[in-house]
Amino acid sequence: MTTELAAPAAASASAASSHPDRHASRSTSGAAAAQAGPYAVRLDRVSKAFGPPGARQLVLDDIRLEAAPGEFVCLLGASGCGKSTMLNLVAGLDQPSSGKVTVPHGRPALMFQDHALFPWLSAGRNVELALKFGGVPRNERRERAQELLKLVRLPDAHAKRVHELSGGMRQRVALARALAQGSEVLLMDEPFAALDAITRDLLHEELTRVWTAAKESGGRQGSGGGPLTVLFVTHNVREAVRLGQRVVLLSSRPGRVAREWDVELPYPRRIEDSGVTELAREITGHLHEEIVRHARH
Ligand SMILES: Nc1ncnc2c1ncn2[C@@H]1O[C@H](COP(=O)(O)OP(=O)(O)OP(=O)(O)O)[C@@H](O)[C@H]1O
Repeated sequence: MTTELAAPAAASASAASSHPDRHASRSTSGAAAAQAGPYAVRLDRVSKAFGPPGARQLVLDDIRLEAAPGEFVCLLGASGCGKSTMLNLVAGLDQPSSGKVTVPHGRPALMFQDHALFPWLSAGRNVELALKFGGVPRNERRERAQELLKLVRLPDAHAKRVHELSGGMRQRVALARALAQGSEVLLMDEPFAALDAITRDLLHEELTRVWTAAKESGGRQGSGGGPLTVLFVTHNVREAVRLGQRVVLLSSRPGRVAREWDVELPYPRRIEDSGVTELAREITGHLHEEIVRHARH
């Protein structure tokens, strides 16, 4: 990934304050303010089109977005608006048609709705494999894997096979494996969408705890690097408000940054908190507008 600086990006990357009542919402269409300072991810005027010449489909158009180191950003949008395409570009799995994606501190880790664990390996071995690819010496891998499994509250799962684990436990192992990659950026594409509401709620708590712990310890547990920046894609507005310091709403056809909100609610948050409910209602209104607009096209 390039480390070069291009023209200033538009989206802001602000840290959440602890004020519970105010959420700065801003429309980001047009030329928004340039963001100074370091970033963990930057999309600068990124567009992506698919299809053969003459039948090109513009999926993402002029995306300008930055995430600050250690920031938790949630991406929301109607189905098919290009959220996964955007994550793929940040992951380096695909290239933009124009514009530039910059991730200064190396390749991000990925986590999907499907845990994608290797079923023939134990939970611990799945994590160890990621450590191996990350260059961790063989004699350190078992202990590091055990630390990471403890971090996701699965201290006794090392020898367990994937089929012995519940859906929530599998996603915890998948999170441990993603963290094992030692990346400073974690890309999450609807990682909890297939879970029941109670398990999802628990996983929200775990993810917030892991992310906060990485911030407070000055680096990611199990890796010793910088703070963990999270880009989290979801359809679920409450999930986005519960987790994110910032919620970014994408429009559809083509996907553009339509609006964003700084979520100024203190952590830890609960899904039923009145502040979460209130902001989720506001964002849902805007999401519905986007869905209606999308349906008209
Ligand atoms: N490799 C590809 N080739 C052609 N079209 C693609 C490709 N990848 C994505 N698309 C198209 O780009 C559009 C956006 O897809 P994408 O999966 O990014 O949306 P999304 O917002 O993540 O959707 P969902 O929320 O339903 O998962 C869709 O119309 C999809 O068909």
